Amino acid sequence: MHGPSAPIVYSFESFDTLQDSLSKFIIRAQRDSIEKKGRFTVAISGGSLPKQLNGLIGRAGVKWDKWHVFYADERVVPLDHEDSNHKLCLDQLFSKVPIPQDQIHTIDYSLADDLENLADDYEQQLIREFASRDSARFPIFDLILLGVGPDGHTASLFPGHELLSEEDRWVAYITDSPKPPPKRITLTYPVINHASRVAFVASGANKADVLKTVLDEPNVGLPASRVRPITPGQVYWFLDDPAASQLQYTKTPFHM
Ligand SMILES: O=C1O[C@H](COP(=O)(O)O)[C@@H](O)[C@H](O)[C@H]1O
Repeated sequence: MHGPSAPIVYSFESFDTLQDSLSKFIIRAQRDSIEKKGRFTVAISGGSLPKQLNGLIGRAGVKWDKWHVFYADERVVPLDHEDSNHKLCLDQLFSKVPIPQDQIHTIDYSLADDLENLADDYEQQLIREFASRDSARFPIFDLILLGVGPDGHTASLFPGHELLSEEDRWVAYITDSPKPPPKRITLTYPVINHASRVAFVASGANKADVLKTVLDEPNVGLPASRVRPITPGQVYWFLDDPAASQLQYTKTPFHM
């Protein structure tokens, strides 16, 4: 048995080159997945990430009708609320591309009074998508796109939180997020770490310090450092130069 592969880190000189390279990477992942399985399963984060994805709009080779989209985490607010990760993705991308609506999996906000039920419902949506196709204990996403907060959180997995040791559930909820809003659901580590590919995206000098800790000092154990997909899964980092400016970690030239 091999341990997880080391993260592959790319750094780009501008937002535009980062966005262009990320688009090529996603299209390659999509093509490979469709060739193998006829579909592309992807989990997307909120925050600054959706804006990076609008580089995909109008690109040749994107088969939007094959995309099956889940959220890596979601805030428990109405789907049209400014804090909703779904609304962010809808505004930045989904309202501009032809992904069939029933292939974009949102939380059922009508269950918001009972977060356990709401998280279960989201887990059931995943089970319907994956369980009959992959016999594995956990779903195998083709791609999970993550961000990282200044405290090292990723998805809604926050430093020191008990959810960091969740080993069973696919989707869990929290009511005490240190970053508002407090009520959220999130994919758990077992799901994230079973993905074929996980790509983090981070830009701007305000991410430089946390990236240094996450990548150069993984033993500190920040939530983003704990994303280490099991072989043959691989984790990639798409950074811009200001975000990567403090890193000792070896960067890999991007070719695609
Ligand atoms: O609260 C959240 O924050 C993280 C990081 O956001 P960013 O704006 O610093 O990129 C995000 O990935 C997550 O989806 C979101 O719910």
